[in-house]
Amino acid sequence: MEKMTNMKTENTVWHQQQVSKFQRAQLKNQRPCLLWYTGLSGSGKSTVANAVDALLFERGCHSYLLDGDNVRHGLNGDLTFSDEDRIENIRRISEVGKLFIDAGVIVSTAFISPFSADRQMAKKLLEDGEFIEVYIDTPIEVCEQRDPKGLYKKARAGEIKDFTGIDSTYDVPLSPEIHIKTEQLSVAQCAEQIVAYLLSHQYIK
Ligand SMILES: Nc1ncnc2c1ncn2[C@@H]1O[C@H](COP(=O)(O)OS(=O)(=O)O)[C@@H](OP(=O)(O)O)[C@H]1O
Ligand SMILES: Nc1ncnc2c1ncn2[C@@H]1O[C@H](COP(=O)(O)OP(=O)(O)O)[C@@H](O)[C@H]1O
Repeated sequence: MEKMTNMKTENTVWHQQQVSKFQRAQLKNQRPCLLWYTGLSGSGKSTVANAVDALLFERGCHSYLLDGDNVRHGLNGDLTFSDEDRIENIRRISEVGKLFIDAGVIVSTAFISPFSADRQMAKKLLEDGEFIEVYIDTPIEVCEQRDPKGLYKKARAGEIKDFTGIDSTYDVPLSPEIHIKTEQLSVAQCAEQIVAYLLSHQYIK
């Protein structure tokens, strides 16, 4: 894969842009970062990420949310839920996230991102402090009870194969920057915990 990428890029040259990431961030009065939400289907990634995005918008921050389901309808519409395609899904999202950071934006990604190696790869693409792993920690029993899209029911009935937590792996984050236990908190409390982190670490003012 790496060899192929090198072959494809060997005749291209990286252009240094005149306006720097730092200048773009300064204009927006914020420190760009990537809030990387990870968790099981139904854990609350989209719900919490949306609530945080709304709070940031209200505060006048420039933020954007890349949501799993939506991105899989467009950019990643060619990918399945095999391990190989999930890895490619996360690789593309990581690269898109990096572009948003270069534009000075606080970007959020809400993908299951089940493999810790891929989350590490996303972190390595960025500079120190730019990657913030947000573990949306909800036990599978609770996700299954919520089942907002009826997918667990289908997976248990064998209608969906390779479903995360059932017959496909989820690597629990071992040292996330932010750990949210949705069972014990309201959506608003979860969102406030994340905004508080951004404030205390001076990503926003
Ligand atoms: N087999 C299988 N396993 C898990 N999820 C499935 C599957 N098939 C479809 N879906 C729906 O796709 C959403 C997950 O897509 P992601 O791009 O976040 O997945 S991954 O990061 O590539 O693992 C996921 O959305 P969320 O519920 O928001 O997590 C599901 O709605
Ligand atoms: N504290 C909470 N945080 C997030 N979601 C919650 C919480 N409590 C209940 N929920 C519900 O759980 C479901 C989570 O669904 P969703 O956000 O689509 O999860 P995911 O994006 O991880 O698949 C929603 O129906 C939401 O209303």
